[in-house]
Amino acid sequence: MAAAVELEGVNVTFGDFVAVKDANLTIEPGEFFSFLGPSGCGKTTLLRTISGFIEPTRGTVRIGGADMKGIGPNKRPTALIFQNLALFPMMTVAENIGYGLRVRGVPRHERDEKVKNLLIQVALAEHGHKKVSELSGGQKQRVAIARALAVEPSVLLLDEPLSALDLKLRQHMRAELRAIQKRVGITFIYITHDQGEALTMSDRIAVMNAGVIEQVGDGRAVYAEPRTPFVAAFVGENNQIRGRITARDGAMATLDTPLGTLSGRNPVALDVGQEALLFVRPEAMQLRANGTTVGFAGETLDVAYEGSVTHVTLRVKTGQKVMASLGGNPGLALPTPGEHLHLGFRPEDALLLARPERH
Ligand SMILES: Nc1ncnc2c1ncn2[C@@H]1O[C@H](COP(=O)(O)OP(=O)(O)OP(=O)(O)O)[C@@H](O)[C@H]1O
Repeated sequence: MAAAVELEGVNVTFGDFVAVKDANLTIEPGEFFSFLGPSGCGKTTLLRTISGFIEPTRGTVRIGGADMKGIGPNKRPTALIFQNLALFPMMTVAENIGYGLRVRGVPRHERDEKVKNLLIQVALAEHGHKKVSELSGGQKQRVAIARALAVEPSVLLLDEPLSALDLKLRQHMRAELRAIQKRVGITFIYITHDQGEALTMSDRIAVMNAGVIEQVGDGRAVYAEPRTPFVAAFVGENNQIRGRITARDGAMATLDTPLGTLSGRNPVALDVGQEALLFVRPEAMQLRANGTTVGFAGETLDVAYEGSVTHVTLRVKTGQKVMASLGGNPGLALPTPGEHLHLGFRPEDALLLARPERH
């Protein structure tokens, strides 16, 4: 089967400004694929390029194997759901869902049948007669999805569709969106700046920074095996410590830092003498007494007890803050602010990456 979407050397520039740089990517049929990155990194531009609202300055977009050059948005097998949903408030739910079919001249009985099925798929079977203005935020989301699905796109593009919802509903809708996608089986391409959203819903994620796709992988790969400092810092919390590589030993390396000698995994094969960043997640930190081999000391600034986990902020001698999320060992004596504390980590839980020049 042809890939759902292929990007080959896609560049989008606005005047001198490069909004998307050399995007190369294959999205498989039936995948839930997310673009994750901070505001302004080019996510929306890329989505609009796939849907046909923007022509790439250079490169090729293929959908279902076919080159989309010169093919307008309404001729592509895609549907786009915007942040604001753009539903018709005075129409009923059923009329909203059937709108695209009516415009295309689909006969009434066929339309009604289709709308009925879609209402079931998005769990709104009892709500077809209601006005959109009578629905909750989550229900409106589902109407927008059903309306987009009505015209049978092979790819559904979603531009931060949950960002207007409150936190609780947003979390609930993550599971719902994922379930709807699995049920209908078509490719979803989702853009978000919220890493929790991307991690919980996606089969794979492309992490973007300043127009560049820095890494593509499943949630675990981008969280546990980041390949660039940007990905390590953007996806989840991470402590980062600068230094210079002093020794290599197999998959590991040792770093000379202002906080002493620290070790970590060396997946990108940094060499002795190279400037590097050591990344260690707060949850990989332990109280030094636990037999860890590397670590540092500092003054406890803040202790936030959450039951299953306690978040500790330490100020180390360089003035840098280091975060530790200590596991909920019931016997754990909690540090107190002002206390001098030793924290450590297992070198296998830390990651060394090349320090970018602008760092
Ligand atoms: N039509 C345009 N003309 C000029 N610059 C543009 C245009 N559209 C987007 N840009 C610029 O391209 C960059 C990427 O914008 P884009 O909307 O793709 O970012 P984004 O990652 O979707 O951000 P957000 O999450 O804030 O929507 C931004 O710096 C933006 O100012």
